[in-house]
Amino acid sequence: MDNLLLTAAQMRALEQAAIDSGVVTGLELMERAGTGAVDAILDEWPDLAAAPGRAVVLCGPGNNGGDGFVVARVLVGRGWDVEVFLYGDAEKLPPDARVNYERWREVGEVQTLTGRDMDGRGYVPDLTIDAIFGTGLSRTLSWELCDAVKQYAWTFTQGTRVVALDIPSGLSAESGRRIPCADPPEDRLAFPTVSPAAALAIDLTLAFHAPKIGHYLGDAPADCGRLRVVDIGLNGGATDVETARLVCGPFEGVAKASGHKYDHGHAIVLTGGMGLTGAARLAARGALRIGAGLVTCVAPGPAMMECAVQLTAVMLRRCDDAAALADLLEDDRINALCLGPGMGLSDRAGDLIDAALSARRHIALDADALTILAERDDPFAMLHHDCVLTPHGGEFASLFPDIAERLNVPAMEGPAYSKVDATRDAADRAGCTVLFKGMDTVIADEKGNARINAAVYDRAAPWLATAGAGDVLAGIIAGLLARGLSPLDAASSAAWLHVEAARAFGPGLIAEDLPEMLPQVLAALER
Ligand SMILES: NC(=O)C1=CN([C@@H]2O[C@H](COP(=O)(O)OP(=O)(O)OC[C@H]3O[C@@H](n4cnc5c(N)ncnc54)[C@H](O)[C@@H]3O)[C@@H](O)[C@H]2O)[C@@H](O)CC1
Ligand SMILES: [K+]
Repeated sequence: MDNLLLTAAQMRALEQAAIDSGVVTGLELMERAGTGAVDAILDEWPDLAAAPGRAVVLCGPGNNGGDGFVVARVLVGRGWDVEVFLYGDAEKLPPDARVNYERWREVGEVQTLTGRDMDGRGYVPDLTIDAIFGTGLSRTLSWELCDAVKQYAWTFTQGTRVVALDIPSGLSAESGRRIPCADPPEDRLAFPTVSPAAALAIDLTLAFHAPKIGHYLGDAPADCGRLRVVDIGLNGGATDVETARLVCGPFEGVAKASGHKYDHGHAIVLTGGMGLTGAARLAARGALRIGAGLVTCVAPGPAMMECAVQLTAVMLRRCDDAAALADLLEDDRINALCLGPGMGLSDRAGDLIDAALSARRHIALDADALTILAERDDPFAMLHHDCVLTPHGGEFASLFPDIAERLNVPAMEGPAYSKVDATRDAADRAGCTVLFKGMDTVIADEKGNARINAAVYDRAAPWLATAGAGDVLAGIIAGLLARGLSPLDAASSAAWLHVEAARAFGPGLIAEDLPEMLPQVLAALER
């Protein structure tokens, strides 16, 4: 249950393949993009469809600008007043954009997009179209452009609808992050530069053919407004190399479970010491609610009573040290473990991790387990294909400092290094599945598969930022591992279910609520 996301290069290859096959020309695709965009805009805002208004179209030097010229012409055809501004040299427009520039010139003027020209319009447009850059943005933005767009935005976009064609100008279609603007000249140092993607306060982004990876990562969800896909009649999304998929539901068999409890595995969750068992108990509850047949909290002696008074359906076993854990794991019906939540950073915890990893079961490693690993000379020496690491940003940076650093450097040129790239590189190094948390959670395995579970746009779940939510996620992963899902499917499904549980509960959510919402989320999947 997932959708293919494209990189800019894959989108170009798809277009080129369609053009080369002779079924469509680039000009036809551009016409479909522009007319499709106008249809989507008027569908989005019926008041704009009811009475033609005034629009400003900001065009750039590539084919995204070409789409802008089509939109301008189509709007005029529908009775709108339209002003067009161009950033760049009309003589240097690529061929299809140039044709549409000429067609527009038969209808109206093209003004230069500079700060000075943006003053004194004398009216506020009903609609602003951002067609400056699409998937071809490839280097730092000039200060002049950023300044012109900022001045325009501050003066004219208050209270008007702003629509980005394909992707907000200034965002990388790969990383979803804002490409930096050049520094201002000496005499303008007091005026901060702002990315056009942010300055324009975009209400609606119209992605052509398919969403790009960058639409779901980094700054994009904040900068895109709403995201809609405009069909331009290209068939399918097949590409030679799959880069990432969007998780749109849990994977095969998560909702439907039948058979004996022992058919659904036995997950164990290791607790911390006395006073530190809450996180593990939350994880255990998540594992049980997602359908592991049996779930046992495994606690050291002093923490037994604390766990006993809190647990009912979740079972409890005493385990004081690594030797005891190794004994426990002689039972091969125990097929999944959750390690880390509330576990502490003691030597004992480190020994337990080693015992668990040596036993070669499916293991979700979270929180303290990740911190312990990160402090080792070779954090990944004992990891294997059946492990899932669930770092948040800080834990990721401790485990993979060089990858995190590369991710944090803003892209100055070429395709940006994205969170998908970073997670895939991390999974390759760790030799197992890595779930890199965030609103744009990325899950990758050591074979190079990558998925994004995005809690953004109409799946936003801000309440999920609550203490203990991550512990429940680790538990859900362990529960799905116990049920026999692959590490990649277990982590992806858990991330999706976790967000759905939060959305089903809504404001006021605390971590305890997450496992209790799972039955409702699962029941909805059966319908
Ligand atoms: N190729 C096609 O047939 C179609 C393309 N489409 C549109 O075309 C877009 C991609 O077109 P392009 O590949 O021409 O890319 P863009 O339109 O995004 O821009 C590329 C141009 O901008 C320049 N550029 C890149 N970064 C710059 C910077 N920082 N400062 C100044 N100039 C910079 C490049 O040198 C190039 O001239 C898509 O996003 C989509 O909107 C759609 O019309 C559908 C059909
Ligand atoms: K754009």
